[in-house]
Amino acid sequence: MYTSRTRSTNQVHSGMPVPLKKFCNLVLKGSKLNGQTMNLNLLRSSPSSLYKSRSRIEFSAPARFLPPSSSNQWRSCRISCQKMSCKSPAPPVLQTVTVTISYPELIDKNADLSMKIEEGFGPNGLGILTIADVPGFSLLRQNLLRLSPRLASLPEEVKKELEDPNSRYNFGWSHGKEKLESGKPDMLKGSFYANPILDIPTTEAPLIQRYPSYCGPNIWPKHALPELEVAFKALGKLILDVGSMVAYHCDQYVSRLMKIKEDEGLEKILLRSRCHKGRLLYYFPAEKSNCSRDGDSMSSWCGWHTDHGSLTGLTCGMFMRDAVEIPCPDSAAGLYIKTRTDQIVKVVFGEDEIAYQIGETAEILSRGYLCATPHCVRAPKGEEASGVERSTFALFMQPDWDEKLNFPEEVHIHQELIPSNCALTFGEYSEKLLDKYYHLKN
Ligand SMILES: O=C(O)CCC(=O)C(=O)O
Ligand SMILES: [Fe+2]
Repeated sequence: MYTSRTRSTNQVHSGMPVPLKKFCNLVLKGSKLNGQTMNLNLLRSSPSSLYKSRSRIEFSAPARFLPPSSSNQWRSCRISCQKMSCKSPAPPVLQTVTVTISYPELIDKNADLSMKIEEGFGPNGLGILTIADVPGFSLLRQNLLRLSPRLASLPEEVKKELEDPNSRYNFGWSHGKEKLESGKPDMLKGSFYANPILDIPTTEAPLIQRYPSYCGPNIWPKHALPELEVAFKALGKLILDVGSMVAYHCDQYVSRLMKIKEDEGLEKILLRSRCHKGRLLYYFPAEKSNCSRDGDSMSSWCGWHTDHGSLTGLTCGMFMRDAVEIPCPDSAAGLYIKTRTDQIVKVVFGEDEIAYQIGETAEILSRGYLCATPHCVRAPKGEEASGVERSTFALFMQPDWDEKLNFPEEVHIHQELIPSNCALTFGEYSEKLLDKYYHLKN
């Protein structure tokens, strides 16, 4: 499917025009469905115009949930200025330590983690939080990420066998199918998509035809790289299990601020979904480094976007040269997010932590109490960056194609597509985005 992101983007999906508008001084917002980027017109010209609910929430939330003083303190003590190495004029960038919850705290259903969920995902939050000390995670991350350069260097004819144009490359191998903002194919990274939970989400032919990007079967390199399937499923399942517990605490936080009907919380929606999609990413080595890459230099490896699903689990990227792990030679390279106060922040988290970000669907369903996170990836620069590659894994946790999404009276994401107070399934909602932005309906 398309894992969505509303992208600002220096990328668009194959063949699509790229409406570029400035998001404040830098960010164009894009949308990504199942990890594939799609260009949308959704832009935050000002935080209050599009995201009306954010300011409304700030005023309507009970005092104990108003973070400003604590959040501001939190920000000022944890965010420090970082000098960027690029010579071209770059916006000020902050480096921060993300909000972290330890695994024992997370699995305690009686623990009150509302403040941390709010600091991470709320209207004044950073947009990301991490879970530390997850048993077994570090090894599963290493096992999978180390396979990424091996997959990317398989012979072209083998990778071709792993492609699935019918799903718009949302299963199996995808390289050069999305476009950069210049209109050129995005050759900077290759992706491998699969549903880590269900190899065959359904056998109903009409459904497979209607939602090929969700309902199709997985495509594994059974002969060329048999370890991939095992490693991908193991990591994907773990990130889903931990993410479900994050979703439980998100529900606890949101339910203090608005009524959530039985069975309509994020946790239950995600637990019954057949639509989760994992994406193993391989960023090809940066070329001799300069600042003249496609798009702005901040998003030189992956354009600005918000993910389209509900909750995205992310591993810390692994940098390698010739498939051997190395420390990244450019500390400015990696994941960036744009905060609610329009600051661009370099996200730093440990190899042994799982990061979670909010996607658009969670923002819509929680009426903005959970806020989607604009993010991008910056390539390393400088002489030493030559030959440096990056691998990472994202799990897009999304509602089932059949899941009814009750949209609020006032929709602030994709509002041009969503009639107010309507009830669409996630599959229908995704289709609307595809129809509008890809013009591919036949
Ligand atoms: O490479 C990363 O760290 C993030 C990738 C990402 O944002 C995505 O696939 O949607
Ligand atoms: Fe993303």
